[in-house]
Amino acid sequence: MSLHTTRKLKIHQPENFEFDSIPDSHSWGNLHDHPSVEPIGPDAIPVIDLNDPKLIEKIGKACEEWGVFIIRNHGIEPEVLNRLCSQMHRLFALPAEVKLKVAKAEGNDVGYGGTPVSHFFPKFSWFEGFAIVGSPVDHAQKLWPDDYSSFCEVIEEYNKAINSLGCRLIHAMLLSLGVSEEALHQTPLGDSSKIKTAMHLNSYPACTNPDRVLGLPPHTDSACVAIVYQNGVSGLQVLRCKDDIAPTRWVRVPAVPDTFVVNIGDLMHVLSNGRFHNVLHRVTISKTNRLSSACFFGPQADEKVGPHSKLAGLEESPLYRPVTWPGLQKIRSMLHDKALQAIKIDSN
Ligand SMILES: C=C1C[C@]23C[C@H]1CC[C@H]2[C@@]12CCC[C@@](C)(C(=O)O1)[C@H]2[C@@H]3C(=O)O
Ligand SMILES: O=C(O)CCC(=O)C(=O)O
Ligand SMILES: [Fe+2]
Repeated sequence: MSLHTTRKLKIHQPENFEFDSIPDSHSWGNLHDHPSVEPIGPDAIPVIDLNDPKLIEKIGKACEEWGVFIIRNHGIEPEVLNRLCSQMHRLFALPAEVKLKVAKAEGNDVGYGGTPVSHFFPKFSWFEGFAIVGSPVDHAQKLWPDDYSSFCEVIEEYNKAINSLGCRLIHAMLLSLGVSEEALHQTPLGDSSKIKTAMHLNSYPACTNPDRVLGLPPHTDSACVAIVYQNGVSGLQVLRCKDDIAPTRWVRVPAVPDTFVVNIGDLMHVLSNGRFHNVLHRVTISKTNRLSSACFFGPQADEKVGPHSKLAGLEESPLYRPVTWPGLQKIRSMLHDKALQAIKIDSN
């Protein structure tokens, strides 16, 4: 594979260099801008049991104070996740030239490659990804001409399960904001058929010198909500801003068996009129290979999301102008982390 291709995709390709030596292109100099801390004491990331009688209240608090939380008792069978993991292994173990048959085309978000956010950073990510929206059948046929159906079946099974979980979480968040059950069904996120899902399968190869490389650079997700499954190996860190307890720090998100991590994205911050925290996060690398999946949930492409009228009414004025999900992604592709400022009402 040409270096040009990997450079364009901005992904890690181990066969391009010796595993032990980190090329300058992948060596980050500023990874310790803030200290990395363990999730203990006041930095313990909230863990929420979805069967908790106080679920709505707890979710609202976690979204406001953290923008990230861990969920247990989510109802997705471990076998579904095991099947997903074996297909992820199978996918990333393919030779680079096979994976490149389904490389993301310019301006297209599906297929194999890097992430849009990496283009704002001078260094490469220690990462390769595969993005799925809708059915992956066309890509799977190119990857495994003789046996593509098992991949598609597993993805479909996971998609169904994660979709209803995403829908449940979004509902709980809206209820916690004071939106009534009735009003909820009129929002662009009201039922699972209205919610759009994008699935990202991520692979972070092991590295003998993990302190100098980065899996994914710091970013917020543009979606309303992201549900991340980390397969037993941690790596995800969330930024906790300076408070009474400590200066700004990166808090490790533990990989607790049988749980998912839920992140609040930009659109939920907008919808909640700034109440919910769109958490900045990044992925670090370790000496162990790591696989994760991130599912992003948002409205259909033509639906605008603005501060909910329940929140931005007579007493509180709306902080943001409504945007569609693709509209926000476009602004982010130009303005990176200044995108929300650009749709802020008082700044214009
Ligand atoms: C549906 C999505 C969500 C995307 C864009 C598109 C496909 C790729 C997703 C991610 C995944 C990695 C972080 C992020 C910030 C990135 O660069 O690519 C995400 C981005 C977003 O949250 O906007
Ligand atoms: O791999 C992870 O834990 C998180 C991935 C992530 O943040 C993303 O795909 O947006
Ligand atoms: Fe993310």
